[in-house]
Amino acid sequence: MQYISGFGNECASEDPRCPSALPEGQNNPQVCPYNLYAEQLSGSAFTCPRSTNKRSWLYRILPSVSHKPFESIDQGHVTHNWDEVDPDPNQLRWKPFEIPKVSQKKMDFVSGLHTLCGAGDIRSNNGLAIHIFLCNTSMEDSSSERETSHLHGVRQDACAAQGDLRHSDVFEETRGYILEVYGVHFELPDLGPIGANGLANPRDFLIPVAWYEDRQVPGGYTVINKYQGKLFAAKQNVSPFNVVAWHGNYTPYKYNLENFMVINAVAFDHADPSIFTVLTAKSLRPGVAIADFVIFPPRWGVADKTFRPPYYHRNCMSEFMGLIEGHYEAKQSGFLPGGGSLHSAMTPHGPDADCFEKASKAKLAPERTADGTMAFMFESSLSMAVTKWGLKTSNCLDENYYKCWMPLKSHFTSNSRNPAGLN
Ligand SMILES: O=C(O)Cc1cc(O)ccc1O
Ligand SMILES: [Fe+2]
Repeated sequence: MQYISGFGNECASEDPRCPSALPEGQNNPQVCPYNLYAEQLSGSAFTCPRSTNKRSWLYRILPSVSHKPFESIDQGHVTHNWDEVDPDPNQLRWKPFEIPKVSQKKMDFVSGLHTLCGAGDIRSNNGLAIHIFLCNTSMEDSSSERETSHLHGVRQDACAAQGDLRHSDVFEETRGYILEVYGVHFELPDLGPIGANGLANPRDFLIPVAWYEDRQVPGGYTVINKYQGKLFAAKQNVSPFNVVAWHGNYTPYKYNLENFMVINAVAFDHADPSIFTVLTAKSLRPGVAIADFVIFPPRWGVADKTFRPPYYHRNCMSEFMGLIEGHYEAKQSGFLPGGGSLHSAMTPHGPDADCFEKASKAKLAPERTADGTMAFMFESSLSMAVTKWGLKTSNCLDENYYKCWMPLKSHFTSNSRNPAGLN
């Protein structure tokens, strides 16, 4: 599999089986090279400023419109109804979401989608949804695979599928987290005084090159479409992966989280987790995100005279956290790979009692934090609601989560400011 490197670039790609498939000097020749159809895919309004304008030109064997009508299909556990259950202001945590055994229930990428929480309105393009996918079988002749090319993601790859592209299949037993933002695109965060380099570097984002198949599908190829939050399917006679060449800046991409250049406090105090932002989907309010994608990668902890784990806090933003592997620094147990937690707007949270006791007494030598761990957070300015699947059907809600803070005890010494003799 081949990729072009760079974030948000204007790229051009041709399947090597059809050299010079891209028209020269224009987008719409009367007849395209190789008799292909030209199709523009617009990811922004035509009139968006150049810096935010996104579109690609696809040169394909048949245009996307060559399909029979879409019909509604079983919605499974996909929803965008944020009123399924009453609001719950508690700290929520989920045990690892279980992937069903293929012998019990076949689940592909679409039937394996489970909406966990979200907020906002899909029709007005303002909001987000967090889905968990749990699958044990591939989609075969139905797509969601990548329409223009192969994008191959493994364990620590964050993959971005643009909403309007036919996208990704999943093979074998797979579990993952999906952050869907309505109506906005992810950007690299501004770096301010950090300078021109650091955090997620643009060249580590990889865009798959053009690849096509010219394949008739006897029984019809099923294209599944998530439209206004609901699932629909349509049949077509040919594989939709028939884009021979494309150019533009509206593409899928992937990013290996291990490439993140971590910045952290090297003198004292605990910096806010915004220093770990990989990508941000901005709202119209300056500095306020529909969703930030933040990671907590392995790094050195060196801060002097500091309580090094995350501080206790209440946040007007909502924090969904997941764990890809390892142990999260604020909770050595209970928060497990493949599980999740939600601390929605203003829900108090922080290190569990065990972590507080240990970190308050720890000798502050330089220490590796989170080796072998990759935790992440989807942080949103919207107050997220949980679905019925999340609260009940999944059977993964950890009813005992609150107990991790119950042993916290008062250490208040009203008659002595510094009993431990610390500076
Ligand atoms: O709640 C969490 O664990 C995420 C988090 C981590 C951190 O280092 C500071 C603030 C914060 O919300
Ligand atoms: Fe937090």
